[in-house]
Amino acid sequence: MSKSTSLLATRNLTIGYKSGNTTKVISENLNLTLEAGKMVCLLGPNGAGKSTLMRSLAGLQNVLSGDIRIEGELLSDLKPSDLAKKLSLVLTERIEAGNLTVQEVVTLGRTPYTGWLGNLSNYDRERINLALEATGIPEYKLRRIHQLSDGERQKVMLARALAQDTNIILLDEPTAHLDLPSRVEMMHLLHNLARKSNKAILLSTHELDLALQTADQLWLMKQGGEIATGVPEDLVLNGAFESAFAKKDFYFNRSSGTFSIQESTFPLNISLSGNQDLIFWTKRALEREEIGTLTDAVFRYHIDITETSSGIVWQLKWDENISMVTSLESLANELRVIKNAVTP
Ligand SMILES: Nc1ncnc2c1ncn2[C@@H]1O[C@H](COP(=O)(O)OP(=O)(O)OP(=O)(O)O)[C@@H](O)[C@H]1O
Repeated sequence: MSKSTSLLATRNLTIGYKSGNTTKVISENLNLTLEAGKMVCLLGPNGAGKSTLMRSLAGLQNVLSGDIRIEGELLSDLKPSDLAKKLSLVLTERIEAGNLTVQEVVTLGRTPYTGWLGNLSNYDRERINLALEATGIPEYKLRRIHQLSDGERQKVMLARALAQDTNIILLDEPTAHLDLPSRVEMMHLLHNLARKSNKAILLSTHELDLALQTADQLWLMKQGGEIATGVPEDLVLNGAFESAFAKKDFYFNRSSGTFSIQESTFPLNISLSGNQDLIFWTKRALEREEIGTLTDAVFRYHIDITETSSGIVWQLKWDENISMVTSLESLANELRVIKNAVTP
């Protein structure tokens, strides 16, 4: 078995803000490691301290105590020019790149090696082309940054970080402005990059479901700064995932991997049978109507869902009654009437 290589490690790290005599601790006593070849997602509710941690790890913000080691060296001992060869940071803020072309922005990633006025070597050009290819944007090379969509610009910033050729890449909410297919694409791209180039990638995100699917490890930051780490599935099964996002009347559904409104608060509960896809979407539609659903019981109100050659049929049975509908819209309309009748 190959031994994991730790590229970034914190020891008894406390992060936060100091202003005059007041100190605001965001998170304390952190012992975290980022390993080569792994993509780690940093998740947590708003205000938990994800950006503070990212900025601290990237050396943009002083830590309150403890230390951060980058490839074995203390971050505080590294000169900015040396750090830039080891760690790159991609921020979400809109990039003010003026009238620069994609190629020019990606070329800036080589600055730690060439200096501001440095000439590009063949090796530099090779790294720039590889970065453009890895992010799927070589055809945008000559386009100006302001002519790109937010998603395309996000890829350019990732390409610039790749051109910087560091073993560690930190990204603050890299999927923030992207549509769903681009979010999925970005997460898979980052995961593949970590695997293929043996880089350590840490990204903060609010994409819980995508992080659960693609991250090798999660860092779950609770309100108050405590961090639970581990493989996503372990954190789901041991309850850490749910407790990091604990909110009144919300619960985490372990079978679908999604958060829902607490079933016990629903005025009407219905049992469902049918295949899993049909149940999944029916559940979603009914929960929006505040109708709870269960699949491992038969309630007074029961829906059997079947897919026939002419479409999907929802058969609703209660007492001696049977009703059949062919869309979730019609089902919701029927159930709304029943719900109003049973709600005191
Ligand atoms: N410069 C600052 N001085 C003092 N407190 C700050 C400063 N910047 C942020 N904070 C506070 O630190 C806490 C953590 O903020 P941070 O931006 O790190 O959270 P986050 O998890 O990234 O949030 P979000 O998901 O909303 O982006 C918040 O309470 C915030 O108000």
